[in-house]
Amino acid sequence: ERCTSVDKSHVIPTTPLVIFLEKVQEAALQSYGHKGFDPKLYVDMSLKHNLSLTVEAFNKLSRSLNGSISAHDLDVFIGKYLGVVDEDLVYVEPVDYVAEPEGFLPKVKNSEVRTWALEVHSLWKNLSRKVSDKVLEKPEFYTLLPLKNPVIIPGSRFREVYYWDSYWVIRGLLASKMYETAKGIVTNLFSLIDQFGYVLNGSRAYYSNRSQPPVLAAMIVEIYNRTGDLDLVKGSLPALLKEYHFWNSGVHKVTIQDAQGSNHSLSRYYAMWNKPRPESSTIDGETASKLPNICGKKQLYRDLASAAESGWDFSSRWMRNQSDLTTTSTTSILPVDLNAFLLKMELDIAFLANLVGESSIVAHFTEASQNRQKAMNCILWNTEMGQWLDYWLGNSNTSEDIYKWEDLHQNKKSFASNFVPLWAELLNSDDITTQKVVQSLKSSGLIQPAGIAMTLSNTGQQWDFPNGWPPLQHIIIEGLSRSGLEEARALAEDIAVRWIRTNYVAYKKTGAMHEKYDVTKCGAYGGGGEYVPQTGFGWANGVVLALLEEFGWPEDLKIDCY
Ligand SMILES: OC[C@H]1O[C@H](O[C@H]2O[C@H](CO)[C@@H](O)[C@H](O)[C@H]2O)[C@H](O)[C@@H](O)[C@@H]1O
Repeated sequence: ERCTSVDKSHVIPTTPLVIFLEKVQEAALQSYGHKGFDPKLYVDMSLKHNLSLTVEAFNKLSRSLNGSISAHDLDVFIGKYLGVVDEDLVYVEPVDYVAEPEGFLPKVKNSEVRTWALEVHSLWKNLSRKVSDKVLEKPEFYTLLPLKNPVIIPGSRFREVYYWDSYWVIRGLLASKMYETAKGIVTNLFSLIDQFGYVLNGSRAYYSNRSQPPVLAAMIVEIYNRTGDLDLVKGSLPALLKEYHFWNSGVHKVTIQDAQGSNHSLSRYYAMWNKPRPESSTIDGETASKLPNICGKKQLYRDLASAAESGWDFSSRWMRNQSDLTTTSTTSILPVDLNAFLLKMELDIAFLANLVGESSIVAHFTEASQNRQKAMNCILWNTEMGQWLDYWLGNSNTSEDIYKWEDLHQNKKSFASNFVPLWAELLNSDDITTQKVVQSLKSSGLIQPAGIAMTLSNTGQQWDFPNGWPPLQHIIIEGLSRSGLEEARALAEDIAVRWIRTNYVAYKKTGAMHEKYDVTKCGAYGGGGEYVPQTGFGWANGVVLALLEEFGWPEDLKIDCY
């Protein structure tokens, strides 16, 4: 069957090792069954012998009539030929960790909260890793990518560095005064840009077909604000310029004509992949089996991987029919958050370039930010709702691939992402619009007893109601509090208190920090999606520490749920 050219092109091939481990993953599902099965475990395994010998041994395993290998035979094969996970990334004590850093969270006066914050701070030690020498010696035996400096992992099944998670990890490290660790993390990300042209979703070979929300420039700004390190700033610019190009060219770039006939450029998520995600290959295969033809399947695989690129995997936000994952159409959407992140990137690059006297870069990025601001206001802003809205791309009706704006194509549903432009300081000095956005957030239904819900649809997907995720809490809280409006700052503080409380109570109940929380109940962690809830957890820790640093906690404020 012939698919459109775009289905076939824009694919970055994966490695032979990943392809083989996907076969092991498939065999493991057949042999061990669905119960407790995590497909990612298999693509994180390493080789003990070279690949051809291993493949030969795997192909010789005896199979039953339906092609399955007995659980015993597979156990023996894995034990003999494959390395267990965690051998590739080994524990390392962070060089700048001290049990109680000087000047730690000065505004936290309540002793119970202070004790807990110090425990959260101590979790950096649990999550600190470095790439083992074995990976450096034989990279072809591992799916983990070599990185020079120590890393902080999110935790549990996420045994590698993640791109956008790293921003909130760094915010927490800065509150913990761990500047060297923070700098090491961004230097690692530069090396990925050097090699691939963009920061990968995560530091595994199977993540090389996509990125994640672009927040590297924001990391550099935060580190610079604390350390004044101009060498870091200077060294970051070539990487940031390369990353900027990635997001604003080729398949990521979309031209759209507004109602007045002016053309604008905005960006979308677009994974360079049209097969099942290797880390969830068996699951994607099952999802796509509901579709009748190969072209539809390829498009769905791309759209699922693109949802992973957005960081929102998965959500009704990307679906044409919210109860049907096969209708995920991420690449047909101009997302508010991606464009707000890119606007922030433009402003951040201009700020950084100014610090090191690169005036032509300053001029270029200041102009780019003005253009994007204009584009976002023409295409994504909705005055009646007081929100920016995701935009559904219809068919481009000109030969130059230019889409024509139509009011009906704005997605009128309220998502937490609709408020990300607050963080990009899009509203700087415009109090009337800020007020409108604050009212809109207040009446959106997204603010719940324990934080902000991602959407209002309860679909069972993990980026839907009733889940609230740490990055979006922080982005919206910080956006509100930096807007300069008294009412917005008060709302920011109110949400921060709810979020800190729920993290604290869940920690006391379960002994762990969680990747996501159920925002309808104070003290409850989140669920849904394709894997069991994870603990650890890099960005949850970072957000709590950053919020406690900003807002503090008075002596007499109760930390328990009401
Ligand atoms: O294995 C399934 C998916 O897992 C990751 O996504 C989730 O965890 C990440 C790490 O905390 C986080 O960045 C992301 O927002 C979460 O949805 C991974 O990033 C996906 O690519 C992967 O398919």
